[in-house]
Amino acid sequence: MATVQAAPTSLPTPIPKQDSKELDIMALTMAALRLVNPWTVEKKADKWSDSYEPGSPEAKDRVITLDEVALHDTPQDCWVVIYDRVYDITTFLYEHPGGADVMLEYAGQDASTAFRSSGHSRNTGKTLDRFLVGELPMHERMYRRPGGMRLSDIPE
Ligand code: HEM
Repeated sequence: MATVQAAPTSLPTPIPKQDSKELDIMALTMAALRLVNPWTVEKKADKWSDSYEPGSPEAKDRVITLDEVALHDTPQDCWVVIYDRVYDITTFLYEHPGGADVMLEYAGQDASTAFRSSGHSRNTGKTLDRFLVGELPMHERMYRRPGGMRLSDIPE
């Protein structure tokens, strides 16, 4: 004999249908938010500045923080700071007459004192020019700022 099942007492509430006008407004709002999203803006700026060729005139005007330098600390991507200037020495590592290891020790860090105390000639600074990618912001500089440390203050 067939049994008659009682109808459920509460039916699931149907999802309200959004009219297309409401959807349009939502899409427009999302597009506008994407435009002003600070993350998107920063990413674009990074990509743009990373495309600078080391040693190019544009690279010379770029301001780079110590935090950003610290991100480039591997043999495949090696930046160092020397006298407040930032150098990408990745391509020079294995050409360095003093060896790659001594430079890698300072990857992502300030190498001014190591550079100074290893008896580099004055011309070495010129050789470094082609690896220049920027310089530190004024508040992070040690040497090239008003009242900063003079090279003659650094012990040999
Ligand atoms: C990260 C820091 C350093 C950088 C960026 C650096 C960069 C340079 C550059 C650009 C040259 C000149 C190459 C040329 O003009 O042909 C050079 C040469 C040389 N470097 Fe370094 N160097 C660093 C650290 C050191 C250290 C720590 C030592 C030794 C312990 C060292 C030993 C030498 C020697 C022996 C030469 C050849 C002589 C000379 O050109 O002055 N370097 N280095």
